[in-house]
Amino acid sequence: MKGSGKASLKASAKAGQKAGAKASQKAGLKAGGKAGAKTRLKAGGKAGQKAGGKAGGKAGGKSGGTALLRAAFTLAWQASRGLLAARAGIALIAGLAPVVVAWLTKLLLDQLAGDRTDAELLTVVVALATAGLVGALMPAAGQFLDAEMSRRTQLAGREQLFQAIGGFAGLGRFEDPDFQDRLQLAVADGPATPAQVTANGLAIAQSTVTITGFVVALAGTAPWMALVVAVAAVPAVRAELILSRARAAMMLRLGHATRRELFYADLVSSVTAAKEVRLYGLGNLFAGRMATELRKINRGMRDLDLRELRMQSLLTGLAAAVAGGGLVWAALSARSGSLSAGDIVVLAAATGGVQNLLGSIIGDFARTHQALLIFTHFREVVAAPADLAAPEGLPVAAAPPLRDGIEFKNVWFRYGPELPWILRGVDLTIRAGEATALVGLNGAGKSTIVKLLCRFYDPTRGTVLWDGVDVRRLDVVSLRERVGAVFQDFMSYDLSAAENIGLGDVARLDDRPAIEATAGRAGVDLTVEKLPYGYDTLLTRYFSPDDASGAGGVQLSGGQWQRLALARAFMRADRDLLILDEPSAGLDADAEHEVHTRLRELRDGATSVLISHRLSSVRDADVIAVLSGGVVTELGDHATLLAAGGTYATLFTVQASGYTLHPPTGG
Ligand SMILES: Nc1ncnc2c1ncn2[C@@H]1O[C@H](COP(=O)(O)OP(=O)(O)OP(=O)(O)O)[C@@H](O)[C@H]1O
Repeated sequence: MKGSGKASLKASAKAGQKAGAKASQKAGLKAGGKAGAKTRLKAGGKAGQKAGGKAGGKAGGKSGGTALLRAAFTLAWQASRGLLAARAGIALIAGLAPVVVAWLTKLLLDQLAGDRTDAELLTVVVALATAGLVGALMPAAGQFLDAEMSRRTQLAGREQLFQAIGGFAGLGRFEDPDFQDRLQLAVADGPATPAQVTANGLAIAQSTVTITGFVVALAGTAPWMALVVAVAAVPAVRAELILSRARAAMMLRLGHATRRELFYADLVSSVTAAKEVRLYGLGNLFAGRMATELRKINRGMRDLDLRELRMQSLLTGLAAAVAGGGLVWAALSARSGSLSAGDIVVLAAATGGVQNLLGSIIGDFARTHQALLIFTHFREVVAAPADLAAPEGLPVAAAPPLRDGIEFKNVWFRYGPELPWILRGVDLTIRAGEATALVGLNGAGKSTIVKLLCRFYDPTRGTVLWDGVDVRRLDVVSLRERVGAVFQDFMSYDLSAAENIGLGDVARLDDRPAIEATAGRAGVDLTVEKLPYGYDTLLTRYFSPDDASGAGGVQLSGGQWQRLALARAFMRADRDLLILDEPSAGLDADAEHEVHTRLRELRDGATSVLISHRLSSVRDADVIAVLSGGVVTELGDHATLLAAGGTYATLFTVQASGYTLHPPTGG
């Protein structure tokens, strides 16, 4: 299928005919729609700090740190066992090489000073050249293995992470700014961290091997020098650990600003926002806000860099004093004849080498620590508990076919403890085999009821019963298998037309006859057939097709996208519950009429929930429920509600009279 592989990998999506922003993972831009923009812009700076503090503390803890280290190594080991073993061998050889070179150099100098045979000299020279060659080859080989290990570990890490994210059954976590900060860090840098930790760990091991070799060599020549070098390292290690902790905490604190910066950058450059940004002249405003966030980030990083510079200067001074002192002593000793030329070579190599290696060990420690802090987020996302758990660990069963109906029993709901109640005790039965319509003003909570039906959230209080069984006791995947839906903020996938329809039933993604039949039912078949490549036409200008045809994708109109979304839902027309949340909002009058006629046929005998502000399209529903103030205020069929003369009757009359009156607004 043309372009499908590439596009599906990108999993890019944009909102339906609404001006929803492109679903950019980075910037936190979500499929447009009602709550999307609000949720993302709401996020406050506090959250980032909280997340930063929490994570910083955790990775800093000893037992937590060990567990994290183990987890990172385990992931790297599982992803690339053979490579890791080979890399450890290289680290050992590369660690020993400088010591062997220094020792052979000393031997050569001492032999030159003495009277050795040419053969003896040649042996040492060959050994020295070989050690030098091996030592020179190891870094390149190590680098190659590190890169390959990193690729494999990142792949394994990404698979683990995205499997975990895909396993979050509800929407709540995606709307929690704290969790978003964590998630963005985990997605951006998390999968790379196990390989970084492992590579740094091996680098530390390699340096330790070299230092041990040099300290042994130093201990033979100048034991007190070995001691001074070791003691001089203590403040350096301590300082670097403090710095790395500060660096990681700063990254977390700035995580929120970084997300906002990317958000504005994406708004300015995204094709979806391009129309409004240009028409309203928002480019400079958003670019300015982006720059403000970037300045904030830069200030934080600059402070940290300055602090680092001060500490590094002090430490370098200390290291130079130790190395310089050692050499002065060595020169004086050589003059007095207590050290040979070879001894001085070993001493110079050892003091310089140990100081350098301590520097790199400290750097590797700092990088490991920083990588572990990011890895904390990766782990917390991967190990996050199930978000829609059954009450008190009660057993969960597969959702059975719907026989009687779905009942909302005194359902209260709000999107967060700090947010207002949306539903305040909804009692409603959606009877099997009937069409139930939800009617109410903007913000009345109709889509919220739909989200509870799909179990994207659990009620804050009360229960939703599926044939008398609390939905929280039904396996959420099996429950959703029984539901087909068109959402108000439906998706338009940057994929082919066939895939845009087939995604409604992944098992039939390649079932072209079924897809074509479904397109016919949604009245979008003629539109698709007229496209340059029919059902294989890529519906985007965002990607180019994978093949060499050079054919660009096409963009559909809002109404055409909506019909395609309907077709996607119709792929599941045989399911137990069909939800249609404003299925015809973007259609012209003819199309709307046609779609509703088809929907009527489709709904006939099926269980459906229909939301529409066009009351003429819900009048033939078996039951119409009017939502107001978070409760169902009117319930009955069209004739009953009209006769009752309540809100429904008023709204219907207003619409029927061609909008000659202004209906009340609210929400
Ligand atoms: N994810 C969310 N987080 C926080 N508040 C939300 C979220 N989604 C919806 N809301 C709020 O819940 C209320 C009900 O929204 P809902 O979408 O259910 O209304 P609706 O009746 O479908 O409205 P409309 O007719 O405009 O589609 C609104 O005040 C809305 O701001």
